[in-house]
Amino acid sequence: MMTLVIGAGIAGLAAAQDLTAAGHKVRILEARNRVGGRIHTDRNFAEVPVELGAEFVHTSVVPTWEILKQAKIKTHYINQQSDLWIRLPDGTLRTVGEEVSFSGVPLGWPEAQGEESVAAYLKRLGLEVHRTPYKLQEYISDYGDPDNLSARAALEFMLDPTSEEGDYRPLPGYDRVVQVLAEGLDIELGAVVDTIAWGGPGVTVILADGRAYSADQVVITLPVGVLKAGRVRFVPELPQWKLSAIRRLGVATVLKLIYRFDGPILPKGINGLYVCGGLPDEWWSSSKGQRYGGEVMTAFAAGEKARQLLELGQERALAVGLATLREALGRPDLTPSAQTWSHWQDDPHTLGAYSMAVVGATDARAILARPVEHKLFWAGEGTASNAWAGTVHGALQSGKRVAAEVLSTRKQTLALSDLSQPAAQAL
Ligand SMILES: Cc1cc2nc3c(=O)[nH]c(=O)nc-3n(C[C@H](O)[C@H](O)[C@H](O)COP(=O)(O)OP(=O)(O)OC[C@H]3O[C@@H](n4cnc5c(N)ncnc54)[C@H](O)[C@@H]3O)c2cc1C
Repeated sequence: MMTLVIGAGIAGLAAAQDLTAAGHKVRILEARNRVGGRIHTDRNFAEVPVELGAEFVHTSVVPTWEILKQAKIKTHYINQQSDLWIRLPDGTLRTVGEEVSFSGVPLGWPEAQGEESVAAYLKRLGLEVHRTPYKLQEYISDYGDPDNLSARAALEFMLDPTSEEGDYRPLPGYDRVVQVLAEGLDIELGAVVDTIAWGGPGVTVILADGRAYSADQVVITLPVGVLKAGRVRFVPELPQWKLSAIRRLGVATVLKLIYRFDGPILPKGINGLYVCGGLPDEWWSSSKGQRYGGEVMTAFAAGEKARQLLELGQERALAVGLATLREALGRPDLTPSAQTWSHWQDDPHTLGAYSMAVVGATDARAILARPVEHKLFWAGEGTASNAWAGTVHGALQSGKRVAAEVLSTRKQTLALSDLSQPAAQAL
């Protein structure tokens, strides 16, 4: 039984590990010349690893945690209530816990029904974004665009019990998690998939350079941005229900501005800073917990704020970000020794940051996850639940889910062929 896995991000690696462990023959086809996809650690920018993609493990009860434990990967813990500052519009600095509610969901929130946006829902309740519980603020910060975000999908995130805890940053770099998962797998790098032909008895995958591979089934972990852009051709075309899910899902625009300073910036014990009204508004230290004399500060923007900064171009966006940080900390002298930005908008193998459940697409991720004719199986963060999508643990879990699906389909096929044996003999 041969399975081709498309994409060596965390979802593809997790799927391949579980299938290989169950005795399947698996080959991963990966377009880039590295594994990890949207987990990408830069080791040249500073003396400490710097994350251009995923940076935090959210909560300690998610599957990523198993890998951290197994590989003894140390983490730096961030308590969102006490370790983060919020800078209020009047310039006051408080801890987030002093200013923001960490309890449950807003009053009446479970009544969110039908398809309406987070912004419309909050307006109906008479709530301002910064007056809602932290989890919702976090959700809005991650995606931006509250006018487009589905309120029901946000509710699923808020009610998920695993999103209660703080954040952990893997100290040796997030790519250590990727290395653990990639160990022992058959991965072909630089293999850009162009066409997936699934009309025959099996599946044939044709690469951009013309090489072709055949398999009994494929596991597709292509990012939603890549699927939406039609970068990979399906022959015959995918069924309408699948195309509709891909069309309806959104993709978030996200930008990181990253600065290296030769001395400390935030006091000990403070890991980040939320600047009310700032461009960008979210800041954190990417080097706390390391033995390092300097400090790497990362600013994060999503949605409209990210688009504004992207339009300015790298140099001006970095200058605007630095001005925000200087003002927020009251330190006009702050000068970085290096600076860069990271976004995934025009990366041809991602085309956007992560999937987004916009209004009218609350069910789209679940539909994207469904197999097509027991030949095309689907994983990747965009197929995770609305509570876990757009994260490493969502992608990892989707890889495990899809491996179980492939294995159970195989079992059913074997059982059916066993059943047909006596009948065939009787004939
Ligand atoms: C800026 C940013 C910050 C983030 N921060 C966090 C965070 O702090 N915590 C968190 O949990 N999550 C975070 N995430 C989300 C997390 O990184 C992703 O959800 C997760 O890594 C996605 O994994 P995946 O396997 O689904 O997709 P990917 O990692 O994108 O893997 C898909 C793979 O498919 C490959 N591919 C694409 N096209 C082709 C093709 N034609 N042929 C062959 N291969 C192809 C790609 O190269 C890629 O390797 C962040 C994401 C971004 C962009």
